[in-house]
Amino acid sequence: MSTTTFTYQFESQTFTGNVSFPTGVFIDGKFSAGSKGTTIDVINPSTGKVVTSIAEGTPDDVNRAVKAAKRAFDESWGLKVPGSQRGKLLNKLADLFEQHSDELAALEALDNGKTFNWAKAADVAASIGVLRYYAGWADKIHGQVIETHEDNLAYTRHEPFGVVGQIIPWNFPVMMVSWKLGPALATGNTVILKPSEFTPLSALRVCSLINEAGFPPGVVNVVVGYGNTVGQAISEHLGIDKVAFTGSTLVGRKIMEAAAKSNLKNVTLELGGKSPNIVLNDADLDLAINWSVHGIFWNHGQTCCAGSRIYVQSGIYDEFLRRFTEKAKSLKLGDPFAKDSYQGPQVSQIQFDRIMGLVDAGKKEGATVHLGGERHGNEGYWIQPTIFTDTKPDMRIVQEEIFGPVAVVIKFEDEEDALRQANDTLYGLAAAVFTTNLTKGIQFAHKLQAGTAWVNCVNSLQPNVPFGGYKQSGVGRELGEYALQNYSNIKSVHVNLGQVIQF
Ligand SMILES: NC(=O)C1=CN([C@@H]2O[C@H](COP(=O)(O)OP(=O)(O)OC[C@H]3O[C@@H](n4cnc5c(N)ncnc54)[C@H](O)[C@@H]3O)[C@@H](O)[C@H]2O)C=CC1
Ligand code: BAL
Repeated sequence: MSTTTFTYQFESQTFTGNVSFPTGVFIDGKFSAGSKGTTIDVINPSTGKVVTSIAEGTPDDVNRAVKAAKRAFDESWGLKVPGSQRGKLLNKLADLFEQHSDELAALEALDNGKTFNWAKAADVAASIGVLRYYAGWADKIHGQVIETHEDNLAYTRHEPFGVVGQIIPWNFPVMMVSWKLGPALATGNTVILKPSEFTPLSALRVCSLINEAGFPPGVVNVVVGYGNTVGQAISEHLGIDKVAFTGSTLVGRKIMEAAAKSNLKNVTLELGGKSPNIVLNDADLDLAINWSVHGIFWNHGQTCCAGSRIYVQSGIYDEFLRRFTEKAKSLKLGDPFAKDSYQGPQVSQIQFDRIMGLVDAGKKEGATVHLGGERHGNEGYWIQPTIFTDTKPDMRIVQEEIFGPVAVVIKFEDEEDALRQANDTLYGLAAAVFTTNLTKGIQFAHKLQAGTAWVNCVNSLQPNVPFGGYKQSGVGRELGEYALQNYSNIKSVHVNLGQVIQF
């Protein structure tokens, strides 16, 4: 099979237009069929029907991509290219994202099922911000001169690793492209990116934008394929010096194991979460309810930092639950391309089954289904916004990441007890507290065991603020200046200015 072109006519309330771009494995600036000539079906989760088929990448394609990335690193990228030039290209890529933001948002809505409006306003807009942020860093990467003694000049250099592998999930397809490419390219690495097999369209569209921006061939290579083939090949490849992953804790563990068993490549992981959201008696209720609804139902609950465990203090519990439920009921489930839709379908049959399995577990374990708990509609992968009450701390729905529109609302009396329950999880990605007492809010933020603590908001992610997990939610930080460390090797240089060694 040779390179194919994906063509689709969108006609909807939010986007109308013809989108057409080449697909295939993208290696050395060119598209081609995968080495086996096989394909992967891309499904529209709103209907469960096939939208198109794209080339399936293979471990042989990963080998080819590594060769191209290594050559690009040695000849036309890395420290061969001034940071200002790397920044210029990243800015150009951001401009192209902006120019094509409708198209990128439409592709997200098509194969992920998120709404066009949110995809454009949040995912694509945030991606542009992240690319611009790292473009700004590209010529500001520097080490330190370290004073030792008069006869020694000691300094550090922040050097790129070389070829880095990046494996990303399906919940924020284009945003994860930007989180991964931004810091890796700013610091001078070349990349093999593996998008999720469920949501490859926006990443494949980005490949043409990479060429248009003027990145030398081989700097960015994109191989769509399955986790146990392409993902595994990246994790264990001897020619790859670092792997960055976003996805489940289960797969994060496998990646770390493969890295350890191969070349001990540097590993960063952004994994799952079961984030607590604590609402105190003195909270501004309107604010707390709106943010809490957004915290769990935005992106259909498929957010690693979703506020899925909502702890509400007894004095406001009844009113919170009543108004939280009303708000959840008012969320419009519908066509991701409709103007007023808030929630679309879950991404895949697998995720639908996984979420409904956990909902059933909640029912069987004796929790009360306060709202929802059933599928929505007759086709595709839609699930009603669901609220459980009367839970117990050891129930699966309280402990496990559901990654769907399912909240557990838990009453508490005592603040110390809320804190203890909030921290009673193997995860530590994010946590939130709602209170009008800012001193108390900050005290909670300091005691919550999470990489991000929000006071009076949730899901706030900024390009210049680091994000990542405590405990089994991850290793390393993305975003902000800290993410540059994920992609830099630090070299210490000592220059002897006259010290003589005597024997
Ligand atoms: N932290 C986050 O943002 C995400 C968390 N998840 C969690 O993971 C659960 C399962 O979702 P999945 O799609 O199965 O996530 P996953 O962790 O399997 O998939 C994420 C990426 O890893 C790749 N992958 C899978 N197996 C691999 C392997 N052995 N080696 C290397 N790469 C591999 C996949 O192809 C995909 O590109 C969700 O229900 C959710 O709880 C899923 C996606 C994103
Ligand atoms: N994985 C990055 C953002 C999120 O899922 O919340």
